[in-house]
Amino acid sequence: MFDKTSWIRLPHNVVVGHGVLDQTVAAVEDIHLSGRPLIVASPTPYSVAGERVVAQFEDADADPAEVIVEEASFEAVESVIETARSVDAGYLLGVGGGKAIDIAKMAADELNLGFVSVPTAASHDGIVSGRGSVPEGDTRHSVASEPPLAVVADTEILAEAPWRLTTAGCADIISNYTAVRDWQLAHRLKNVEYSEYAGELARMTAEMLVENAGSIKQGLEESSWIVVKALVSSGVAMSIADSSRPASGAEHLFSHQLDRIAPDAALHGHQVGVGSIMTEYLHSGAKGQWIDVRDALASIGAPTTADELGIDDDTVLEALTTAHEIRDRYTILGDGMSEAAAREAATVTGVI
Ligand SMILES: NC(=O)C1=CN([C@@H]2O[C@H](COP(=O)(O)OP(=O)(O)OC[C@H]3O[C@@H](n4cnc5c(N)ncnc54)[C@H](O)[C@@H]3O)[C@@H](O)[C@H]2O)C=CC1
Ligand SMILES: O=C(CO)COP(=O)(O)O
Ligand SMILES: [Zn+2]
Repeated sequence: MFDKTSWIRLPHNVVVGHGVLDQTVAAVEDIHLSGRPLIVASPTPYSVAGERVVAQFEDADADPAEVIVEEASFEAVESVIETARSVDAGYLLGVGGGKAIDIAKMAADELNLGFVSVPTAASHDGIVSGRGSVPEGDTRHSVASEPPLAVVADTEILAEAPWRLTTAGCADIISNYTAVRDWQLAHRLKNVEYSEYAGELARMTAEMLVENAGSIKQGLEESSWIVVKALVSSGVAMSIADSSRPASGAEHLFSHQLDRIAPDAALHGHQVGVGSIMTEYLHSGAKGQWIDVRDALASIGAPTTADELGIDDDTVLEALTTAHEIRDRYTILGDGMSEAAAREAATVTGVI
């Protein structure tokens, strides 16, 4: 008997373009969100966009409340939940990079309230996804969360953000190549459920970004447009899969482990990009496509070496050899790499 079921939860409104921040209230009214909005932002994004969002809701007599968050942690999610309860929030808006958006998303899920995503950087593909990702102790939790009901991505703001944030977003997309390979491997070896649609969408998104790499240039607002569209597409792939599998494989395990060993050394996207070079080597060998991954990253100006990430060789080796421990997700790392094999992979690919 056929007994499969699936829920694909996607945003109603994805508003992207020049100056669309000023349409935040309209995007919210269009989907009939009601009650008091709570704006959740980290400090810089608050001054870059949050203040304007608050002013817009004030002009609309919506009585907005606000809370500033610093780090992606369960404590931060808890404090947003408390604030939301104390101000009797009707829905939450996450304004910022991946961390502020994840915190607001997870708090909204816990509160059973609507969530709106207002990215100020094209730095990660959690903008649209129904996943929240925060570290806890020695592990990383990627939890099913309330996906955004609306997304407001103003390319003027994204283009004015530091360029490295945009190259990090590109690298997070390029890492889909290895993430999908890991997912397929887990399907073949461990019978993990695989979605052709989600896998193909994630892979095709990476391919289109690489094909457009020549148009992704600092100072061009069109670059932010290209990158944010790819980030949306990758987030949709995660929603279709109801898992971060289409966009997160061993390269993400490596990055999550770096976050523990060398906190704040580099951006998420940059770490997964370098991880991808090495895990592609593990998938396809010395003459394999790791060279294409490295060249794609280099062409948009994303880091390709440990030096460029600002970490030392031993940190790379420690992260590679322990990455498999961070969560129960089967990848090309299997049950762990030996130090000699990790050194070989990192050296052949020029990462160390
Ligand atoms: N939930 C999901 O599906 C996904 C979650 N993530 C998570 O997202 C996080 C990474 O996101 P990032 O954005 O790289 O880190 P982040 O949120 O820490 O932002 C990086 C820095 O950029 C600053 N920033 C943001 N917009 C700015 C602007 N317009 N001008 C100046 N500075 C600005 C922030 O204040 C912060 O200091 C990680 O925790 C990662 O696990 C990443 C991908 C997918
Ligand atoms: O970063 C992500 C996808 O790009 C989310 O994946 P995780 O589930 O590994 O946090
Ligand atoms: Zn990522």
